[in-house]
Amino acid sequence: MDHIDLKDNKLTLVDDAAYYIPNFITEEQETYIMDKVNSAPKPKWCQLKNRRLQNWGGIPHAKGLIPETIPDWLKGFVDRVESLQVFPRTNKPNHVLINEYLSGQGIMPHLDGSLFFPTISTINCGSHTVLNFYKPLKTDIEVVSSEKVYSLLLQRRSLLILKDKMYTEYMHGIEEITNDIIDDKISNITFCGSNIQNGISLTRNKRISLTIRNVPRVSKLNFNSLVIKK
Ligand SMILES: O=C(O)CCC(=O)C(=O)O
Ligand SMILES: [Fe+2]
Repeated sequence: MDHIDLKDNKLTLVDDAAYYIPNFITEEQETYIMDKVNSAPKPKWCQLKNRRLQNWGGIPHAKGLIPETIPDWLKGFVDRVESLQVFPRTNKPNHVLINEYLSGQGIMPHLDGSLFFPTISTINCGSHTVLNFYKPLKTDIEVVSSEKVYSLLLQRRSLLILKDKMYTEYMHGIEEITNDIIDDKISNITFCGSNIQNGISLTRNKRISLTIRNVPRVSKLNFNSLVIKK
């Protein structure tokens, strides 16, 4: 893909700020990513109740990230996202979380929180999904419930960028369903191409997402340079 002007990809129907770039990667790159993810060694996977994940670049902790080198096959995609300049120079992406969802799997509404710099970029592979945004209803003591306010259709090969209030204020989540009915509540529908029309139903397949972001707190310990002395 040639030069991307983010201004052209800013979503105007949601709060600040979200950017959606269809076909950010090619079909060949999508297959390449999925092959690499699928062939990762078994211990690289972390199995959760309703999805599997891989951490690349280290595991984020409150005390800091113990950095691990991001392998070249993945670093190329991190560099391409970095070149869009959505991350400040002081907070370049240094971590990739890979999530795998089978059809019908999802993720509960949540905030990504303070471990990360408040900008995330997600490359979508294998299947579309619908990412919902919820406005937390806060009382003085707790978050009581949340109301769905936006939905975005994330197509295969697209890139999504969320920052500012879309990161800090709105929770995001994916419903545990196998089909998505597209309606005019999808805030990025005008970016999705002429096949995506009001009323159609899209069946989910296995989806792999790459969430590329910055963990500001990095420990001086470098996992790759830890040497076990005999
Ligand atoms: O798969 C996605 O696009 C969302 C993943 C996510 O929200 C997370 O891992 O925190
Ligand atoms: Fe998240």
